Amino acid sequence: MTEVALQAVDLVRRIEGDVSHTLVNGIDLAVNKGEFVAITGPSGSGKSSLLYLLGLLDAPSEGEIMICGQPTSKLSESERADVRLTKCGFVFQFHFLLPEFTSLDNVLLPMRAAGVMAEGAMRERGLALLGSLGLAEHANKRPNQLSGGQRQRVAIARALANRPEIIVADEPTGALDTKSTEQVFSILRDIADNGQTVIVVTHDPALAARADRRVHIVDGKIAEITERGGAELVSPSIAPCEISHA
Ligand SMILES: Nc1ncnc2c1ncn2[C@@H]1O[C@H](COP(=O)(O)OP(=O)(O)OP(=O)(O)O)[C@@H](O)[C@H]1O
Repeated sequence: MTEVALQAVDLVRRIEGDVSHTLVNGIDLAVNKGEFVAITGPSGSGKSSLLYLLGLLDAPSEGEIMICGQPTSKLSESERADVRLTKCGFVFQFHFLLPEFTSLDNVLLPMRAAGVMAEGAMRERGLALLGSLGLAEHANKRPNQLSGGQRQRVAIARALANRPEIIVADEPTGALDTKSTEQVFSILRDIADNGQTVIVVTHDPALAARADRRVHIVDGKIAEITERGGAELVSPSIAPCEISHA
């Protein structure tokens, strides 16, 4: 049975000021467990704003986001932070690794924050994650001793640390060379193929083409949803999966 990992219902994000601005304007989207979704669209169309809502980094003005069936709109800030820490992993264009920490210590940070594993088990998992991303020999190096692609892979290992249901990535290959871009593509594809859910904002058509679905945003709304292989879905706002309200 298909399981929904994340569901957005009529999401709106408005910025109020002298002039009010609607960044996200009524988005409905359900993303299945293990699905790889690419969010595309012109610059300024609201892709990052949508992604931040989906990853609970920002709160919607209207609408609901359910993570693994759990509604999030009425959670307190600390409850939201807890869901973020345990259910979501983040990768950005810039790696945001702590410069004074080694790769391993950076990967251990989310596990330490969650506080559910013993030190030895955390280190074992951190080393295994780094090893799985081809970074075994770089575990004790600091970010300034690594290439851009290696730093981004450490950031991906950190995002995976707490076995999150959903990986949210904003232009993860935007600052990388072709070879590192290819590695990061493959890693994200593998993550989804192994059952975690991946949602990526990208301007890169090659990355979007490797996603299971491409959600094209224009003016804060879904303009088109395309399945891998090119078939455009009939309705832009309905995902082919069951909706869970558990
Ligand atoms: N906090 C804010 N206050 C006012 N306007 C904002 C704010 N955040 C974003 N915007 C505006 O909202 C629109 C959508 O921004 P967003 O970053 O989501 O677009 P994007 O599609 O990710 O763009 P890009 O591809 O260039 O990164 C843009 O016009 C942006 O300038």
